[in-house]
Amino acid sequence: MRLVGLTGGIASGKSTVSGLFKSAGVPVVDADIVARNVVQKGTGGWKKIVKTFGNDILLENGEIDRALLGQIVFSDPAKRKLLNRLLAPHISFGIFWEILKLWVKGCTVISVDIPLLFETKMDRWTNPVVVVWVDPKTQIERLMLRDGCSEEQAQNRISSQLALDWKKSEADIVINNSGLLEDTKEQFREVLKQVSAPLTWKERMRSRDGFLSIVMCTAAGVLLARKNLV
Ligand SMILES: CC(C)(COP(=O)(O)OP(=O)(O)OC[C@H]1O[C@@H](n2cnc3c(N)ncnc32)[C@H](O)[C@@H]1O)[C@@H](O)C(=O)NCCC(=O)NCCS
Ligand SMILES: Nc1ncnc2c1ncn2[C@@H]1O[C@H](COP(=O)(O)OP(=O)(O)OP(=O)(O)O)[C@@H](O)[C@H]1O
Repeated sequence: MRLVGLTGGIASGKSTVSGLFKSAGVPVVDADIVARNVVQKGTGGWKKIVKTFGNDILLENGEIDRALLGQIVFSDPAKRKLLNRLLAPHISFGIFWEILKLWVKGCTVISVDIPLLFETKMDRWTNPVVVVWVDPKTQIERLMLRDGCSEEQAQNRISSQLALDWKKSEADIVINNSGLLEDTKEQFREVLKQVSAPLTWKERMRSRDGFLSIVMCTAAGVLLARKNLV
């Protein structure tokens, strides 16, 4: 199995690129969706947030007020780190679970879209790492436009992540999403060729069918050895 790490900065275009992966038939595990699911009303993540941030963090229907929680954590690094610590085990498990489900189905190439891939050191488990890069001016403009936030709020969110230029320097593959969507699609075609290249020997062993072959060969070997001993 090949786990393609897809990351970048906030509003750099990860979801746009993960949409291209999906259209090309490559399944995507989206960490933002996992992070949303693990804080739904009544879950372990939800309970931890309510215990830490109080009932004021809830909407009338009992769900987390994401806008309010966002305002709090993106303007206070200590609270953001606390939230990260509370949710990290739930998010990691959720991502692992989604990957496992795709592995059981026999998927051999899976893209995992994780905004904080480097921050959480999950890049250790993915290869190649694709970084969606965008120039700083375009990033802030797109973020303000999409989320309807002020420049200060947008800057706070950007500053809460590792620098996008540093992520770019650590990438195996960079997609420059500063231009038109057509330019991004053009670059993506090359990326797709790279990530769809034949699996290495190790990747084949990690895929469901490779794993089952090892199990069956080992079982056959043990049975033969026992037969010879008798
Ligand atoms: C603070 C919350 C409630 C704000 O919710 P909101 O709906 O406004 O934003 P959303 O979840 O869609 O995230 C949008 C983007 O913000 C960035 N972001 C989210 N959480 C963080 C964080 N803890 N640190 C830095 N950037 C973050 C990511 O680039 C993400 O793609 C929410 O982001 C959250 O629960 N974050 C903590 C969980 C987390 O770490 N998520 C990232 C998955 S790896
Ligand atoms: N090449 C492009 N040209 C114009 N707009 C774009 C382009 N790529 C993305 N956008 C827009 O920029 C915004 C951010 O893109 P997207 O949501 O894909 O980023 P993201 O990295 O997934 O964000 P987040 O970190 O918040 O999840 C969206 O409104 C999207 O429609």
